[in-house]
Amino acid sequence: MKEIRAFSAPGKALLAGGYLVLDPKYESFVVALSARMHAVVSSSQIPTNNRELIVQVKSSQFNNNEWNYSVSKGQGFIPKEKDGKSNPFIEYTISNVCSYFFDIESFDNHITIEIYSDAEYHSTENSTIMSNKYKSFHFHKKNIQDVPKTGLGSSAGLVTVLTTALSSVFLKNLDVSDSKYQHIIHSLAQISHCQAQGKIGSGFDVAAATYGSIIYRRFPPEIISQLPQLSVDNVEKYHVTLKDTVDKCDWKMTASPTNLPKGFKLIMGDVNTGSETVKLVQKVNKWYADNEPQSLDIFNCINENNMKIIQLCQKLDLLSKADPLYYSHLLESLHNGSTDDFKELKEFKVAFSTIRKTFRLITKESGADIEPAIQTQLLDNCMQIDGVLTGVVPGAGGFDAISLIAAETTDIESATVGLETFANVSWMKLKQAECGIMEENPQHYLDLHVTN
Ligand SMILES: Nc1ncnc2c1ncn2[C@@H]1O[C@H](COP(=O)(O)OP(=O)(O)OP(=O)(O)O)[C@@H](O)[C@H]1O
Ligand SMILES: C[C@@](O)(CCOP(=O)(O)O)CC(=O)O
Repeated sequence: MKEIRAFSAPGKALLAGGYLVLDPKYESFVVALSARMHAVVSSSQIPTNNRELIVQVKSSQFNNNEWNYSVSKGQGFIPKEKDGKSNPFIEYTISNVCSYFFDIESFDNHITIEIYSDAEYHSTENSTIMSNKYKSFHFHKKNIQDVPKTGLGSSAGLVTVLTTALSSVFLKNLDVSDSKYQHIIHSLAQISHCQAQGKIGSGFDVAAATYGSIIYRRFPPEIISQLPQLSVDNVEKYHVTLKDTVDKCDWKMTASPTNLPKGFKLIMGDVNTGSETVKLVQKVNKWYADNEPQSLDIFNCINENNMKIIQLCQKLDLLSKADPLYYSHLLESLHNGSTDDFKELKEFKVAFSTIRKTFRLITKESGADIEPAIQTQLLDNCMQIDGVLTGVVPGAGGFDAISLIAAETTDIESATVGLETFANVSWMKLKQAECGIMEENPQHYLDLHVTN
């Protein structure tokens, strides 16, 4: 009998903690976003002579892209694509999930996974909308690698949701709301994502895809770098080390659930030019090494303000419950220009403006365009908009995007329509996600039809 299940995982914005999050000594503030990556998985058992798996991954939104893999222990769990096509994010995910679960006695060996990604992950130019009563997706004429990204972490979402979908074939009772399974999904997804990227980043994107909005402290990179290379000759060794890494190892990380305070929302503006994170990180690392110990003082100053933001979010949320009247005045102040009358809001703004000032200093000294002049101007203009409290360049910064924190009642579209100053920004239809990885109803992906 054919089993069908569906899952989805959110995108991310790193609001506080860019660069510092690469070091396990600092914590960061990651907001999970309502743009989600989805996987619908169906599986069945077909008769074979060996324990070979057939895994078909379809991403029909992108020029009907699909990858058809055969995977077996004999091939070292290295997937072989029928036509030699490659997608490292899919391949490393298949390898790790299969290697982790391969001692399970019986499992479905014919697996089909359909991937869907919400509109905000990619430029929607020249796309066709296909929808049903429940979902709506953009379909492109180009292959996945040729459609411009917006930087919401499509590969992290893909790897996390694919890890979950594949794991559900081996673990029929997989429950994504259970922390035991979340840990397995998170660990396998972090490992696969790092291997596919060819580097060990901080992993905040995979953590948000799994756990939702979080205060995040990264795992030590050695947890992943100590894994042997997966090859035909060391299948057993890889399996044992992988099992130990996922099941026994202390990842020494933090992913505590958090939220923007009640009555506030995150606004994301896509600036449509793009930056290269790897180059920015290299420049910042060089600047840091060349300027010690002052660079440490600068990072510590950013960190103090990051922590302040995390604490203020918690404080404001408590205040909304403890003193609703004061809190409603505080929210109103965002619309009547009196935010400085509320010390929590004043401190919030000061923390962000100090971080921005410090990022501008690093920009000047390192040559890494974290907050380039054009973004400074844009953010300063945004802060004049009715309802907007503050703003920042998220993640690595650069020319990609801006994030604003504003009253829930802010109508950014109307406030900026037709204004030359905001001509280069497209406001993304996004809000904070309600949760990390979640189970979806597979019926909700059926009968998608053209609607534009
Ligand atoms: N819907 C999808 N279907 C298949 N593969 C996908 C899909 N979305 C992303 N990918 C894979 O992820 C790759 C993009 O990953 P990359 O890490 O470069 O971008 P990103 O995660 O969106 O960016 P950022 O980390 O800056 O937010 C694509 O080239 C493709 O291999
Ligand atoms: C610079 C860095 O700290 C953040 C990159 O964030 P983003 O990809 O720009 O959202 C790198 C990382 O954390 O892996």
